[in-house]
Amino acid sequence: MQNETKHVVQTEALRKVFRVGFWGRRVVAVEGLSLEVRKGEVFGFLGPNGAGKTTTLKMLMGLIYPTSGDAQLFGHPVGDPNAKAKLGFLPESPYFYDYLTSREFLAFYGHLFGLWGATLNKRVDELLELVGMTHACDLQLRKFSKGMLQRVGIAQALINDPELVILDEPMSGLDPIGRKEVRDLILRLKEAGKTVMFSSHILHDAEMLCDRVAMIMKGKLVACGEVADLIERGATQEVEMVVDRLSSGGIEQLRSLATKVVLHGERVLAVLNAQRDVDEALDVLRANRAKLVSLVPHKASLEDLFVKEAHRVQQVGEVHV
Ligand SMILES: Nc1ncnc2c1ncn2[C@@H]1O[C@H](COP(=O)(O)OP(=O)(O)OP(=O)(O)O)[C@@H](O)[C@H]1O
Repeated sequence: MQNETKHVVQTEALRKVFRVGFWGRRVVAVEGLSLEVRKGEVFGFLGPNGAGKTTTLKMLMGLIYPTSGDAQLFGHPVGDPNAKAKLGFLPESPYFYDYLTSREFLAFYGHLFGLWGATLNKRVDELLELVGMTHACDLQLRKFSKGMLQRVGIAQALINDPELVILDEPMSGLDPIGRKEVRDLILRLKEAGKTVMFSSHILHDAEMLCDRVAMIMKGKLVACGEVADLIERGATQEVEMVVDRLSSGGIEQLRSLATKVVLHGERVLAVLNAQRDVDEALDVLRANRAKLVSLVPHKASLEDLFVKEAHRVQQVGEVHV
């Protein structure tokens, strides 16, 4: 697994089993997880609640130990000081010392990395600037909004100028403006040559940001690859047809062709699956002298694949890539 240049993160058959309760019931949080994060990419680690994202990231951070399997950062075992020195981390629920200002907070973390004096001050100023918090640098953190705190949290993760930044749910709980600010920040990190791995269940954000994504469900990898390829894989051939002035007989004919028909007064919305069904539906409209308002192919998104896989996992109870 030595591949310093290409793979910044590499896991092989990573597994984590928790023991819970008095009887030590086993909870398999992560199962057989093998994936790679490449240098310089923004990598989205996606999955529904309880899928095993935080557990995986904690294993990569060396905060908990895998039950079995292997994980390496920069070709070093997790926990190796050489890897840790190049690593920055934002946990899912970071703890902020309320009565510190953002400048003091960052200085505190800078001290932990051995930064002092003018070097530390310069680094803190740069980071406050990067996350757009210079104006609030002397404000106590208890007066910050969630979005401002998240930006300071990201600045904290960058204090040691890491090559790899791991962010656990960085957009969670933010309003659309806060989410955009964090997205822009992640893109700035990429531009600066950093590798960013972040977990999220907000697929839209991942779609806009990521070079590649991995999806996990019930602890197992269900998909991994470039965003465009995965969107293609999840794409349906659905077409949405909107029609006016269709007779009740025509509506019945449309029902037999469409996967879904919704009526809004005079207007009919039908979802059709195959090109053949679309052609037949158009024949129905012509025969009924109805008015076609629109015919729009469904725009595929990561959500389609997510929903497809979630369905499959539910039905099969087992997941395979
Ligand atoms: N310390 C723990 N002890 C016991 N079970 C745990 C522990 N941590 C996590 N789990 C269980 O492991 C599974 C995966 O949890 P994890 O927090 O990794 O999921 P997640 O994908 O990060 O979810 P979320 O998006 O809700 O944070 C869940 O079933 C969770 O209850």
